[in-house]
Amino acid sequence: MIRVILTDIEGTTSSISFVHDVLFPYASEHLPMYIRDNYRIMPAVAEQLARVAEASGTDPKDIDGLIEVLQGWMSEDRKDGALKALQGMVWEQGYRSGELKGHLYRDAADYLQRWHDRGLRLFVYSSGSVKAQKLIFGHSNEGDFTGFFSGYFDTEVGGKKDAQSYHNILAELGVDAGTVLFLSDVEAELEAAEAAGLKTAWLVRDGELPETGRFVARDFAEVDALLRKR
Ligand SMILES: CSCCC(=O)C(=O)COP(=O)(O)O
Ligand SMILES: [Mg+2]
Repeated sequence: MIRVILTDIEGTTSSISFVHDVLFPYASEHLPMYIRDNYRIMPAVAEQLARVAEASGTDPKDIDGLIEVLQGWMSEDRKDGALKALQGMVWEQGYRSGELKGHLYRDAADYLQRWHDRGLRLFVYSSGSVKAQKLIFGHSNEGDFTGFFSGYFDTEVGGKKDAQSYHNILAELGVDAGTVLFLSDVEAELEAAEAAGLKTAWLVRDGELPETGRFVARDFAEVDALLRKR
């Protein structure tokens, strides 16, 4: 029986276009000035820049070079923990000023609330940092959803296409794999979760439905139909 829902964000609870056409351009525009203004006064910024320097082989004192590395990583949509942490800090400014509003599909908002009220425990697993996850759900077009979630996981537990990450999440939650339903729009993530024993549902919000043996849902109402059968 499913007792825990673990959900992805981009392409699952929220549109890919919101992430790629709103969040990423906002980060790309504001990150350079944010870093220049804060790397001397915010240890959290300096710490993430040190990780970028180490991963890229850039001189840690070369701030322009590090910004260039980060812009390159953003254009290739690299799921790097330091980049994601810095993006989250920049987005915080946009959400707080009201310039950004997180996108949540209506059906996702509806069923997240229903599942929470039915006693299911809800968790997020996204490549976006935990800070960024709390921001998108806390400042969404459907209101503040942070009260519905019991916890958040980002790539600090490992990459989403790596089965070990799901084992790490299970260990933190202290639950059996078969009681967890993982929702994602990316098949490789579902395969990794299944390898760790989790149940999965593949969200395919647009386009043709794939021919596959796994459970496919157009929206969260179809996921709910699956939950009621299991
Ligand atoms: C937390 S919103 C920003 C999402 C993000 O930065 C990203 O790379 C999308 O990752 P996901 O694992 O949700 O597909
Ligand atoms: Mg996704």
